[in-house]
Formats: sequence, structure tokens, C-alpha cells
Amino acid sequence: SRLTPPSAQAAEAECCQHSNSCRTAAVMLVGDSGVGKTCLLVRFKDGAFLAGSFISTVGIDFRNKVMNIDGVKVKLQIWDTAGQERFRSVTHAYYRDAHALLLLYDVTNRASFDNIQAWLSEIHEYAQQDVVLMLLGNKADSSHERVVKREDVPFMETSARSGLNVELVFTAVAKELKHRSMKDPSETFKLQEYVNKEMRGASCC
Ligand SMILES: Nc1nc2c(ncn2[C@@H]2O[C@H](COP(=O)(O)OP(=O)(O)OP(=O)(O)O)[C@@H](O)[C@H]2O)c(=O)[nH]1
Repeated sequence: SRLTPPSAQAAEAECCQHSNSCRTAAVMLVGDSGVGKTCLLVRFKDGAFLAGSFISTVGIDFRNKVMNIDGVKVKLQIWDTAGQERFRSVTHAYYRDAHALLLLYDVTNRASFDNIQAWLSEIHEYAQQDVVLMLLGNKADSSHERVVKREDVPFMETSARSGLNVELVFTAVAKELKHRSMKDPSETFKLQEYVNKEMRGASCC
């Protein structure tokens, strides 16, 4: 479906009616068609996997989810963009308002990985300079041989199918944005360090 997200301010007003400690953040999912953007969002929002026939997103879609980050409500307004080339001009218009970008590729699809450079150029051109950026290698449930990962952007593997790291991605982004909005220089937050620590924690003990 094609929906226009309400402005971030409207979303903030709605969220903050119920709480005086609340932040709103716009998170945008980008990447080639078929890498699993819609599925990742549905997994995060509804805890389910959209198996079966693949319905490509048309234009842009969005969903809200409120997270509790260390006692502060962070409302994520998550925009799911169409990966298909013909919708590129629609998605360009949304980059400017995004606080965070999740750039996905499919670990089983080499072309989707090779296109990351083009996506990064696009992000550089249209997004805010200080946008929070994470690269996600999705479909990590697959036993397929991995394409080489990049070291220059915060990175982690995810699976919309198994749920691997899905909650962690959004928690990490929300934490980063919360830290920034509080503007407390004594508290630093390192996205990659946080996800590395949390991933290790999950696999040990
Ligand atoms: N095995 C596996 N399949 C997945 C995963 N995530 C998505 N898929 C499958 O990949 C296909 C594409 O998923 P979508 O989420 O619709 O892809 P998209 O990136 O939103 O595509 P566009 O809307 O065209 O940009 C679907 O058939 C999904 O079932 C995953 O983590 N593991």
C-alpha cells in the first residue's frame, strides 16, 4: 500500500501526550528489492515472519512502535521503502527526515551486496550528515556462503525468518538516538560496541 507518514512532529505530539519523557525517531529501511525490508519490519512489529509469496512494496509504507529504552519511551516511526528502481524518486524525498537508516542486503544475494556502494552514495547525497546508519546482512538463517562483510559501517547479520538480532537492531538504534537527544556529553554510546556485546551475550552461557 502507499501511505504518507504523518510528520515527525505530529507523531511526537501524539506520543508525548501520554508521557513527558518521550522521544520520536524516524527510521528508514533501504536496500535492493527482495532483501527483506518489509519482513524485517513485520518481524519487529508483529513478531511473525511473512513467508510465501513476495509482495513488493509500492512507494513507501510505515509503522510505529514505541520502545522503552532505559525508562524513556522512544517512539520509532519506521518507514519501509520500495527497493525497486522505479520508486527511487519517491524514497529520495524521505531521506532528509530520517534520523536513522537501516541499509539491508541479502547474505545469499551477491548483487544486493555489490549494490551497497550505490546505496551509500545515495545516502550521502540525500540523508542528513549525522544520520545513524547500520548495515544489515539479512537472511542469516540461510546456510548459503556469505559475501564479504564491510568494516566501515556498523554491521550485523539479521534474519526476519528466525528473528535473529531483529529486536537488537532497533534497540541499538533507539539507544543511539536517545543518547543523542539527551545531549549529555558524559554519556557516550558506541553502536557497534553495543551490538557486539549484546550478540556475544546472547551466544554465551
Ligand atoms: N530465508 C529468509 N527469507 C527472507 C527473510 N526476509 C525476507 N525473506 C524473503 O525474501 C522475500 C522478500 O522479502 P520482502 O521483505 O518483501 O523484501 P523487500 O526488501 O521489502 O522488497 P521490496 O519491497 O521490493 O523492496 C520474501 O519472499 C521473504 O519471505 C529472511 O530473513 N530469511
